[in-house]
Amino acid sequence: MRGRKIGLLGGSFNPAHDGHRRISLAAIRLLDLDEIWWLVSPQNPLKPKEGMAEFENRIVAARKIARNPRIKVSDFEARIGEQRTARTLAALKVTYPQHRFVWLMGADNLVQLPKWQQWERIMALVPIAIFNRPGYTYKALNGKAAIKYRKSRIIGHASDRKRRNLAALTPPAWTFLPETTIKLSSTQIRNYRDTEGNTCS
Ligand SMILES: Nc1ncnc2c1ncn2[C@@H]1O[C@H](COP(=O)(O)OP(=O)(O)OP(=O)(O)O)[C@@H](O)[C@H]1O
Ligand SMILES: O=C(O)c1ccc[n+]([C@@H]2O[C@H](COP(=O)([O-])O)[C@@H](O)[C@H]2O)c1
Repeated sequence: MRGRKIGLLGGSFNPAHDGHRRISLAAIRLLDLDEIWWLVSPQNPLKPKEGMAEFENRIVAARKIARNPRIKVSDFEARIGEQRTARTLAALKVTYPQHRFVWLMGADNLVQLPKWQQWERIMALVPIAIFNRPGYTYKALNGKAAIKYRKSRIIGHASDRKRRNLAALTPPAWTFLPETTIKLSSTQIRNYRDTEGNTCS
């Protein structure tokens, strides 16, 4: 199989929303990626189980939102029985040695990253792109992860070849993408459904 450049958007997708779709399309454009895989997490170890919709329902809803042949919704973590990103990434690299992966996440998760299991191993496994997210920009760019890895940050505009070619760089390498500012979140949708009296699944 031909090697491709793939952006990995890991998430709870509880539920998926148009923000996920918009950042995915932005990543394809800005980082010259071939595909985005939405890695639906069986259960984020740092989030409460209560209020987490059934895995299968989150997958089905994510497929409806993705609506693009270059965005693939994946149950890889459920299939290998994994919830920890470091181990998922290691498994993906072994399973698909022909592909180049970039880990994608919002600025809120860069703030949280030092709480993840083996977070420095994650930095060493794949290049990472961080999406701007309203309310988190300052905290993310001045947080523990950003400071510790400041020398590995690729700073550049959309036209910058090094940033565009992030997938080909040897990690640790990360960049911040200020191009999107999207207020949508799953929390908002869950809150709206609750006030409307609908169920969350
Ligand atoms: N509007 C957004 N802008 C930038 N990144 C986003 C946005 N929405 C989600 N993401 C990122 O997409 C990934 C998956 O997000 P997730 O499924 O947790 O959705 P969420 O909206 O952050 O959910 P919740 O509100 O329940 O925390 C995370 O890395 C998250 O930071
Ligand atoms: O590996 C960890 O310890 C870890 C801790 C918290 C979150 N993650 C991953 O971070 C991704 C984003 O999660 P979420 O819930 O913010 O969408 C998702 O793939 C989770 O599995 C991973």
